[in-house]
Amino acid sequence: MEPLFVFKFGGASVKSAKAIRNLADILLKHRNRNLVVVISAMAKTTNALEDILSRWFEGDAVGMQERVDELEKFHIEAGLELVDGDENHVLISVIKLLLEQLKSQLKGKPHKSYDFHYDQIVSFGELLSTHIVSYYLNEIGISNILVDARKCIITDTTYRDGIVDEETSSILCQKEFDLGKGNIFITQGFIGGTKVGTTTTLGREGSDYTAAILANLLNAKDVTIWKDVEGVLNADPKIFSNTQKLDKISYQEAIELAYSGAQVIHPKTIKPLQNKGIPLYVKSFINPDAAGTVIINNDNVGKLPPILILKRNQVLISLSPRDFSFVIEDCLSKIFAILYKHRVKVNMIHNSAISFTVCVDYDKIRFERAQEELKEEFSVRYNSGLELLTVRHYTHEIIEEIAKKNVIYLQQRTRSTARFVIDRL
Ligand SMILES: Nc1ncnc2c1ncn2[C@@H]1O[C@H](COP(=O)(O)OP(=O)(O)O)[C@@H](O)[C@H]1O
Ligand SMILES: N[C@@H](CC(=O)OP(=O)(O)O)C(=O)O
Repeated sequence: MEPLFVFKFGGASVKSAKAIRNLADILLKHRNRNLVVVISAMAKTTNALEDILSRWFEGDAVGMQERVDELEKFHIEAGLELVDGDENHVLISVIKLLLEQLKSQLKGKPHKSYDFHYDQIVSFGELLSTHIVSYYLNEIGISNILVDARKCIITDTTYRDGIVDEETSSILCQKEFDLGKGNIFITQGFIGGTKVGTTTTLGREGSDYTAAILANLLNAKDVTIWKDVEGVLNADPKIFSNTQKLDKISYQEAIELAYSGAQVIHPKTIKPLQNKGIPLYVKSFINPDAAGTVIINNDNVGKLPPILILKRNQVLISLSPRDFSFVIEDCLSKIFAILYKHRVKVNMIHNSAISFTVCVDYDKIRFERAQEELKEEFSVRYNSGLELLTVRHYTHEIIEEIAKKNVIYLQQRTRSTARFVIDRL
């Protein structure tokens, strides 16, 4: 049996008709391979859909309609550019049909939880992009099969953070990605479905994770995620200057980077690959022939330079029991149960005798819900708008520099990693 490869194209690589043409050029070079191609929503679409959803919940019908119109215009214009302005092309009808489905979901008032509606609405980003790419590729002679991820990436009902049922998904994926039917498959990243047919999502930026899950379930030879950077760098080039590309890193290092917030890889991506020893390539869709970075099962990848990861939008919460009791195990387990229940993502913790400090990602809805419940037993204080800076393989010069340029709220150091919750001066 010929090997199978998984490609993942993120929002930046499908951000416009021009970008989709570039994606097609890359696929053209690999068209004889068995390929599963995972695609995210066109750039900024997920944010736009989140905005539409918020307005729907707030009852801002006018604002919501304006945003829906913008989304419609954006996708139809991109579609038209790909089919030489042919308004009657099936590609345009398909976009219109999906947009009608989206609009019908937004009729009336929300009747279920925010998280449930989030997944039903926000998933349209990936549905639109994959239909556009699939129909366009067929149009230019790259025949492909469009697989609906909702039918084979089966999750539980944790809306916005679906947990994948690997056993059921494995059986369904073998069926959907049937190499007897064709060799190029297009599918959505980020989205899945429950056993009862409702749509779920796997967490923001979850398309990398979809690619990894599919690679694991289908025993792929390797995975390539195509980015607007030349590979994994030692810092985000949008924030830091003089970055350098890392040619090769271990799964362990990649997990540390992703977990600390390096946007280039989603934190859940590595485990499914590591479990089966599947290499992950991070390559540039702008310069597709360049080597990129390979992430492999190897602890011996040589000495790495200092790697900086900045995670924005952090809240540092300080909790003290209202009865002044010590912060010990039962109290800690209560705190974590509440944070877990509301899916608040914890990044760093620190405790003293009577207070517990936790640095978390700020998500308005989740944070407010958790705060409300925490207040029943704890006095809660917090600082928002902070940043979490992680330095892997740090040097003393770097640490001094950070101390000079920032107010440090909390810091922790191990032999390989230093972490700071900061506010920039
Ligand atoms: N260590 C890093 N190496 C490379 N890129 C990084 C790193 N940390 C953050 N990034 C950012 O990740 C971006 C690519 O990831 P992302 O925006 O999620 O891509 P996509 O949505 O297209 O998959 C880059 O444009 C870069 O700004
Ligand atoms: N579209 C989703 C999923 C995703 O992974 O996107 P990207 O590959 O562009 O990071 C998001 O923006 O969260």
